[in-house]
Amino acid sequence: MVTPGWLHWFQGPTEPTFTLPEGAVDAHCHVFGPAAEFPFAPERKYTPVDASKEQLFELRDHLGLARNVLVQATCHGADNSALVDALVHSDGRARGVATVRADVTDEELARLHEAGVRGVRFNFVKRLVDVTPTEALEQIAARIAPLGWHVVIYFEAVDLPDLKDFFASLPVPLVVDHMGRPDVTKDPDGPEFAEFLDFVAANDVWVKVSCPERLTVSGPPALDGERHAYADVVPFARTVVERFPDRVLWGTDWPHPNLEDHMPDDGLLVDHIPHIAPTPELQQALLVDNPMRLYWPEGEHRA
Ligand SMILES: O=C(O)c1cc(C(=O)O)oc(=O)c1
Repeated sequence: MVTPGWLHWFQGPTEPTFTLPEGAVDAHCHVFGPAAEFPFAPERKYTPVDASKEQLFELRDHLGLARNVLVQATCHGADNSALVDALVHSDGRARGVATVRADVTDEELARLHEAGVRGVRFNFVKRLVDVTPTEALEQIAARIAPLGWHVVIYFEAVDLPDLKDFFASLPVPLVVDHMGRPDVTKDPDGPEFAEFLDFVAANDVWVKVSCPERLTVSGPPALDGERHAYADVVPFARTVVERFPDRVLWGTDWPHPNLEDHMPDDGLLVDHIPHIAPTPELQQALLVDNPMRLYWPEGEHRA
């Protein structure tokens, strides 16, 4: 049974008025199931509505995006079958971030690489996963480093002080999900966000300036044609984009798991981009050059 109160993603998203640069990448999105083919993991914390690869690729084309980076969702645990299925049916237009356990075999890592996986995700958000001992995560990081992969980290801003030394010790580049989930009721020039910016500056860290719909407190939501949505998140995202133009990524986060307030119109999420990346140069870096460097370093040719 789907988790009670689960919001279905937005039906019939508008066509963006912002024209994405050619080759734009949605660097954070998910597939869920379909459960009949790819059952959800027993240890999951929620049961979503199915969100298939076909539906994801349709959204990609509708919004004017060229590529996707699929991130393993916690509802699938460490079973990457749905993710791999989407990657191998993407005609080379999707890459992935998997979840693996410390006992993953070299053969399995090679199979994931062949399918298009280029990173693993470590999740520290307590409502989504049970804690994984750092020892196991260190082992995983050591195993994936020779493959040239990175680690995607998802955590809440309040937990960064406890986690940052561990993060800095990992032998691979790091990619932070959803801007490290700042509390946007705080001052973007205040000490908490400064600590995050210092962490990024001091390490090999990339940042996804994604999920304004998740981080916002005062809105307004990206619905009903609103093209100035999530104004409270903008100063945070814009600071990161302008300070680290070569290390930022953007993604839809479709199909937006666990939102409780509203489902954004994904077309309007695209229209949000110029507020956080105001110049064509920043947009080209955020949407094309950076994700291509990280996920398609060999260039555009298809596998
Ligand atoms: O904040 C969330 O609920 C969330 C969950 C997941 C996941 O369950 O994998 O992924 C995300 O990017 C965000």
